[in-house]
Amino acid sequence: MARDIAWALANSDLIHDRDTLESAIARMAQPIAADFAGSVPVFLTIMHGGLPFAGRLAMEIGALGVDLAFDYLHATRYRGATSGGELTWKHRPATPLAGRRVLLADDILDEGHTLRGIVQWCRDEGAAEVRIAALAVKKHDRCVDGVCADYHGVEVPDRYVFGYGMDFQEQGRNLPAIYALTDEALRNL
Ligand SMILES: O=P(O)(O)OC[C@H]1O[C@H](OP(=O)(O)OP(=O)(O)O)[C@H](O)[C@@H]1O
Ligand SMILES: Nc1nc2[nH]cnc2c(=O)[nH]1
Repeated sequence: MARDIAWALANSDLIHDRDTLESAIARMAQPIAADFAGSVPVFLTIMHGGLPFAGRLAMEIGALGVDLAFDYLHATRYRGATSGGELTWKHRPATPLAGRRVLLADDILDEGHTLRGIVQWCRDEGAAEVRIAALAVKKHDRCVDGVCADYHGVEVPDRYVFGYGMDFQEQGRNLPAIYALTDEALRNL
């Protein structure tokens, strides 16, 4: 059988439904709006996975009266695969970051290599402050030292997850929920 998104859904568990995720995003916006009140942070969406989350989060923050300067970047170390490799930059933001407060929006903090590389790059560009908003944080003890989400929505189990921005072999990013592949399906890929 083809290992397509229908196969992945048939071999996965629903972890967080749409209402849970969208309520979590609305909750996250509150401390973010409080922390950034009176400033206009550079709001960097981390493509591709961060796109649905970032759009929703930006609207929730806007509803609380905080303006955002939009830009985006694309750095990937999975490239459609289920385990990570070297971090590859595909697009860097055009907005000068020197002296700016930066808020990064990504779908998942897993082992932290991606966000560590991105945070370091923003600091090297002279950002005054770099904060991380991640929709999901994976529960394990393999995260690299010094990387944690300043704001996070939900926790996910230590399994391969997809939906709400996250892909299964570049499919399923627009599923409005988060699913986890069974460990057996992951072994059979
Ligand atoms: O914490 P880590 O173990 O480094 O993994 C987290 C990163 O992995 C995913 O990106 P991916 O490389 O799959 O790129 P994509 O968003 O384009 O799918 C996700 O969007 C995070 O950026
Ligand atoms: N789709 C997806 N991307 C990831 N990047 C890091 N961990 C994961 C994961 O579990 N699923």
